[in-house]
This record gives sequence, structure tokens and C-alpha cells, in this order.
Amino acid sequence: MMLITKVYGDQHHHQFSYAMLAYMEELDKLEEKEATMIRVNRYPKCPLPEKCLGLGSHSDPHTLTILLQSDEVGGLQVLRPIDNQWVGIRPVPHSFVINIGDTLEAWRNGRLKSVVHRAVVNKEKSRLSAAYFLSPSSQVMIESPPQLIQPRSSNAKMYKPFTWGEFGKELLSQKRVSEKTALYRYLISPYTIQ
Ligand SMILES: O=C(O)CCC(=O)C(=O)O
Ligand SMILES: [Fe+2]
Repeated sequence: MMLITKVYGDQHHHQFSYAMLAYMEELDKLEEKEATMIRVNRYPKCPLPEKCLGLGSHSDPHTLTILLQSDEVGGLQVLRPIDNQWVGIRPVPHSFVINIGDTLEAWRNGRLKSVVHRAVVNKEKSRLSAAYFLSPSSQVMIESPPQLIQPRSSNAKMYKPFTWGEFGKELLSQKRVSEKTALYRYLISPYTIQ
């Protein structure tokens, strides 16, 4: 997410810009209009917000999510990896939150990370958000380009190649989780030995 690029500083920001350029070049492969979808989330106000969640913690499995949240009511939180704390993403009027999905993480060989996030509710106001999920076509193989892989180093190949179609089936076999989606099932372990 954009917030995380700020927290991680220039290095991560650079990775993000570079990946976005590469993404544009591969758009035919990485974005399939038929598979792309929009989800609108409505979170009613809740008398006991500390006892419920609007949307449980998850990572988005797709490539990218473009999220619009209502201007006045916050509720989106990300799990900050450095200290495992939930951090609120304050809505910025007329802006989108860009969320990196698991498929993009796998394609960039872990140089960009999908982020675990959730939505909380509050007592005073209901909230709306709309998420636009970009997906590759179901037959496309998600595999990191060779220039991102250096065998026997910390940049060794992290994930076994998979198709979005296959990944979708893995997701269906998984209950809502408290961490990342099925991506870990493709992790090459230990990925430094290749
Ligand atoms: O409502 C939000 O801010 C988060 C929505 C979300 O994470 C999702 O739809 O996947
Ligand atoms: Fe999400």
C-alpha cells in the first residue's frame, strides 16, 4: 500500500515505481478485463466496535487493488510488518489507496509485498468503500522475470509459478484467514537453496 511505501522510504518507493513501469509493459498479460471486478463494501455502524470487524484480516490475492474509501469515515487498517501493529489509513479526499496483491508479489519475486489489512467499524457512522481488483487472465503463468532472480542469494526464486486460475482454486479451498492468502502454498522452501 502507499502508506507502506512511505514507511519504508525511498528504496521501496523506487521498487514500486519500477514495478509499475514493468507492469504497464506486461499489461496484456497481467490484466484481464473479463476477470477484473469491483466490490462495494458497506459497513453499518456498530454498537460494540471493539467486539466486531467490518472485514477480517486478509491480503488481496489479485495483482493490484484500487480502493476508494469514503472521505470522512476511516476504517481501513494495515498490519505493519516491522512491528506487527495495526495502522489506520486515514482517507485522503479525492485519492485512492493502491494495494499490492499476492499475484504481484509473486511476479516481482517478493520485491513488493502484499499487505495484510482489515476494516474496522465504529459507533457513529456507517462507511462505504469500493475496491477495484485487477486480475490476470486465468491461463497466464505468474512467474518472476529472470532478471529478478539470482540463484543461491537472497534474491533466489521465491515462488513456484502458478496460473491465476489455479490460484483461484487454492483460494476457494481456504477459509478466511488471519494472514496472507494461499500464496505461501507456492513458496519455494527454503527459497535460498537453488
Ligand atoms: O473497506 C476497506 O477499506 C477495505 C476493503 C478491502 O480490503 C477489500 O475489499 O478487499
Ligand atoms: Fe482487501
